[in-house]
Amino acid sequence: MVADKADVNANDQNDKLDVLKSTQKVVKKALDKLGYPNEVYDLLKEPVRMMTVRIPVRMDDDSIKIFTGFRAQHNDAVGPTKGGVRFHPNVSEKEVKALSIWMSLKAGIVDLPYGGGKGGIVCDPRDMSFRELEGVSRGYVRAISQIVGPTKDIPAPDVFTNSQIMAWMMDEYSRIDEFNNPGFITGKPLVLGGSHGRESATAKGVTICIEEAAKKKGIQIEGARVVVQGFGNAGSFLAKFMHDKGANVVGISDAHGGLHDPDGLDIDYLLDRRDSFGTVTNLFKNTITNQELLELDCDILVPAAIENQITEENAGKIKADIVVEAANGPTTLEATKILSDRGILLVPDVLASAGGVTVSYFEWVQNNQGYYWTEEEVEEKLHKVIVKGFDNVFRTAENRRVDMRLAAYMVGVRKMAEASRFRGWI
Ligand SMILES: NC(=O)C1=CN([C@@H]2O[C@H](COP(=O)(O)OP(=O)(O)OC[C@H]3O[C@@H](n4cnc5c(N)ncnc54)[C@H](O)[C@@H]3O)[C@@H](O)[C@H]2O)C=CC1
Ligand SMILES: O=C(O)CCC(=O)C(=O)O
Repeated sequence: MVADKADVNANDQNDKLDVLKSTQKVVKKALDKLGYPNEVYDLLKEPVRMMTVRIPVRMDDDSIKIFTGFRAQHNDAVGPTKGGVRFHPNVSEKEVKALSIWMSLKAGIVDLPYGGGKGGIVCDPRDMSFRELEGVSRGYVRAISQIVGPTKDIPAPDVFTNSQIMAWMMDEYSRIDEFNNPGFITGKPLVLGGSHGRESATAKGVTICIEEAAKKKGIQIEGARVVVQGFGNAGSFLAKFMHDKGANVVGISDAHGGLHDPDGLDIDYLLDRRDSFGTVTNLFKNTITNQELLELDCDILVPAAIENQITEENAGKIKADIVVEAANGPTTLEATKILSDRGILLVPDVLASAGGVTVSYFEWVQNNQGYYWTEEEVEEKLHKVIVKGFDNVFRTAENRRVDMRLAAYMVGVRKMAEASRFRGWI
């Protein structure tokens, strides 16, 4: 039977948006460039462990709803796996697997003693009460408790999860373990052993990457025009940091749309009005679409929301000189090539968003030693780690004549490949 041309095109399009397939492609390229044999790719192309769980929760109307959750542990040769938990209606097994591989790469780039893990629950927290969210959070921990723990796999926040959810999860794990165990999870409230600086760490890391990229491009942050897609944990703190450094934040957005003002938006006002899910544009009339936002005239563009936002359809229309990926997976491989060929400096997700896991690591270290650092100490350590990661990736891109994403994968994959080899796995 001959496949219909329309079907072939649709499959081709689906493949391009398949974050797991795209990630595997670049992991393979990176390993080939580094001269590793195929067995290494065979090990690293999928998580070593993937758990699917069903979580029954009694809802406020007294019905029982069964939620589906996942936890992927990509590679634990270097150390315990680590990575956030996402609550979102579009969570899928493939997405969680890809996210766990990205976590391994982040840990490699910023040289943390971890492999990558990631979790997700298919749900929409925007439509759930506090009590229902607590039920899902505690149920998830009970369901995955056998494979997680402070020396096995350490969860953290991600899209639509926050320090309150981390607190419930930590409490549930501590009950199962029968002792207070703050090192089970990071991103906790300060009073439960959280670290100073974790809440804003992802945006701090992105800010440091923007500063380093701007130096390479000869752009002054003061007066630079910045556009940020997403106004949640990563995007809103970033907009604030850029605004405080004298940049002109000319566009921001959330899931409902975007706001644009060529003279600069009032970021403090928007921060004050946004809700806990990073929504603010619903309060305004003259909004633009997220696609229009990405194509705005600006110097620095920061996708800080979801995957597959910059594709081959719009990459040619991006006007920024620098694109820094605060979100995981916002740019497809085809778009990466278009941006790189156009001379746009792309700082890839696995480097740009590594500030969050870095401060999560600091939180875990502080929990393990029972001695807590000041905000200044955290910031200073984070700055050193991210600058070093940026330099390594930038130098690799230049020396090996590859784009920044491939360079980041080459830097990120090496440690887990070596650790897996020393352990005699491959
Ligand atoms: N929170 C963290 O520590 C880290 C987050 N990231 C990544 O940063 C990105 C954002 O995460 P957070 O800020 O934590 O999430 P969040 O839940 O705090 O905020 C998400 C933001 O994205 C917006 N959004 C959701 N769907 C959208 C859509 N279809 N179009 C446009 N905007 C949409 C929401 O309205 C909200 O403003 C994600 O890709 C996440 O994986 C990466 C590293 C660490
Ligand atoms: O803080 C962490 O451990 C993980 C953060 C995370 O999920 C991410 O970087 O995507």
